[in-house]
Amino acid sequence: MFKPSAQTATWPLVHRLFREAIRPYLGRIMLALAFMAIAAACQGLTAWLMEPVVDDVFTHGDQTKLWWVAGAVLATFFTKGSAEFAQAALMNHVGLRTIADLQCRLFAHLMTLDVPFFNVTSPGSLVSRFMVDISMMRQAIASAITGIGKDTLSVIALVGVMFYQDWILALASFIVFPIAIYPISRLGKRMRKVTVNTQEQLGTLNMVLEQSFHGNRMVKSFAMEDYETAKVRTLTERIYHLTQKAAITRALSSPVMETLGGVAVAVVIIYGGYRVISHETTAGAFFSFITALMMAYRPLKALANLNTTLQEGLAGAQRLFVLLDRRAAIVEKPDAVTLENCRGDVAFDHVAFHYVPETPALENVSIAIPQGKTVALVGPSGAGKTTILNLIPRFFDVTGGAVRIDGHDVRDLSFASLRAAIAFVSQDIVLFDDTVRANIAFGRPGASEREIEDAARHAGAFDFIQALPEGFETPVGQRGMNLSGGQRQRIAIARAILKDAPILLLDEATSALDTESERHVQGALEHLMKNRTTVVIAHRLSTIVNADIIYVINDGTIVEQGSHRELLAKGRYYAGVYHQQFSRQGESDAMAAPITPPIAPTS
Ligand SMILES: Nc1ncnc2c1ncn2[C@@H]1O[C@H](COP(=O)(O)OP(=O)(O)OP(=O)(O)O)[C@@H](O)[C@H]1O
Repeated sequence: MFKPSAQTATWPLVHRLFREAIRPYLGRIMLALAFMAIAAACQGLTAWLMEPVVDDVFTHGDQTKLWWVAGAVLATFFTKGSAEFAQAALMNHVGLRTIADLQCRLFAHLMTLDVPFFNVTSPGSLVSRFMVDISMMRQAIASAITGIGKDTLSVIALVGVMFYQDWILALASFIVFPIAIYPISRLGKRMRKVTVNTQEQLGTLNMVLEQSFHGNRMVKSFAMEDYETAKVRTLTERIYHLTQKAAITRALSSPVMETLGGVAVAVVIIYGGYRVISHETTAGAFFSFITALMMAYRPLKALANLNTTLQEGLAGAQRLFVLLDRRAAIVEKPDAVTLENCRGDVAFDHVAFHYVPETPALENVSIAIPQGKTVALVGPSGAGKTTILNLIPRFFDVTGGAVRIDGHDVRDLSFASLRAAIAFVSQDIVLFDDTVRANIAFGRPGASEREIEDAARHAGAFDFIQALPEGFETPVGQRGMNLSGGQRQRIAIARAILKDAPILLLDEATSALDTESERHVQGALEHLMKNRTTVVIAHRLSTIVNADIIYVINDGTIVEQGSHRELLAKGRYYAGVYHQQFSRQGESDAMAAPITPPIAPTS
């Protein structure tokens, strides 16, 4: 799990948010601000109009003014409503576009990150960046701009009216507001802390939910429903407390602002009332003043709340930027070579590798696989077979020596050309929740109908696909759950056949398939391996026997190599495994039986 960095200062975050998310929409924002200015001016006008209402209409009984003022009020309200509509439409557009841009940018960036990153980052926490953090940012961006624009402009207009009517009174009433700044900023800081915690917990909840749903069969078979429920309950409780704390923090700005507002109005009534009584000002001017003050109160309160909303959004931005700043360790060189017309010669040249420093996973591994040949890797669990496979497409980078394809160090090649030359069929088949056709065509989106069907035919999958309710258009379900294990494997093989890459990496499935499925899969694999350089983690004896060269791996090193016959003749580890597991079985059984060699002692 990665943690947000220390990049927490408000202004750098706001600045970056502006630069990266808001600036492209500056034109629309300026337009929205113009509408906000119109709306704000209308507010000021409304307050100002109270003076002629009271002084001319009520006090002096001027009937003409009555119609004139009523008309002006109507026009002011209409203009204000229209301007508010225009600014809301524009700001919504900006907010929604920013969120869509950020989501796309984040996804595209995540796609550039490497396998080690995805190994340590839970999908749930990544999903919560898209759903929770970005939507909080949208809210913050929209409220910040509207707040800063509309509310600030309204306050300026109304305060202008107040100063116009009675500047001494205006000064007196505004003395109280700076006092509000300290508690409000304290609340904002607290809000940000609570929000960061809440978002982290939401990420964990996402992860737990995903794992429980995904591993639902496991949960059921181990009767762990209560355990999982308790885990989710603890998390939701934690989130409840944090959200509650956030709501209270947000609401706390109300009593602060209400009290200060009350103080301001009371001061104005006492001092202003005294001035009207002593004829230093008119009742109309006083009424206009107090209307402006009351009207200014709402935008002022919104501005006070704005800090908390802004802090929530900044918490989201902070987490998002940490992710956007994350750089893959495995990157393409700026002058990467494009691998053209790949022959498929693969070589490991004294390769060393570790996942964790000081704990070597591979040491001094040298393997040569000439074009079109098949190399089988056998060895006990944890020996390093999958690690060897993962180094070829650069899912990880070697820590010593080199992996070469057609003589090029894989680190010198462009990702696109390197990975285009490799087809990978892993043990845990990944099917997407889409149709059979889309799953086969994954990796070659432009493939023709004919090519897809041929691939399915060669993978021994055509007949069962045709028998599915909607044939090639049948949805495979979540992770291919609508298909059997053998069917999933054949779809994955068809996908690799369609890709038609010169190098095939194959992690043979150990899951027990029935003999019928096994035969189908076996046939499909044989077709797939034909004329390709194949590196296979072999579990079936037939694969091993037919391999051009077998490498026995143990503890991250090659302990034996040679053909099946040569290794049998040597009479060492491989021969021991073979005799232990297969010699007692008839050859036909043995061809399909999985091979799981015991740990071979390194001499
Ligand atoms: N992502 C990882 N982080 C840390 N260590 C790892 C990681 N993946 C594998 N290892 C360790 O590296 C060693 C080799 O693992 P690898 O998966 O290559 O073995 P394997 O021979 O393919 O085993 P199996 O036949 O069980 O799949 C093991 O000790 C394993 O614990």
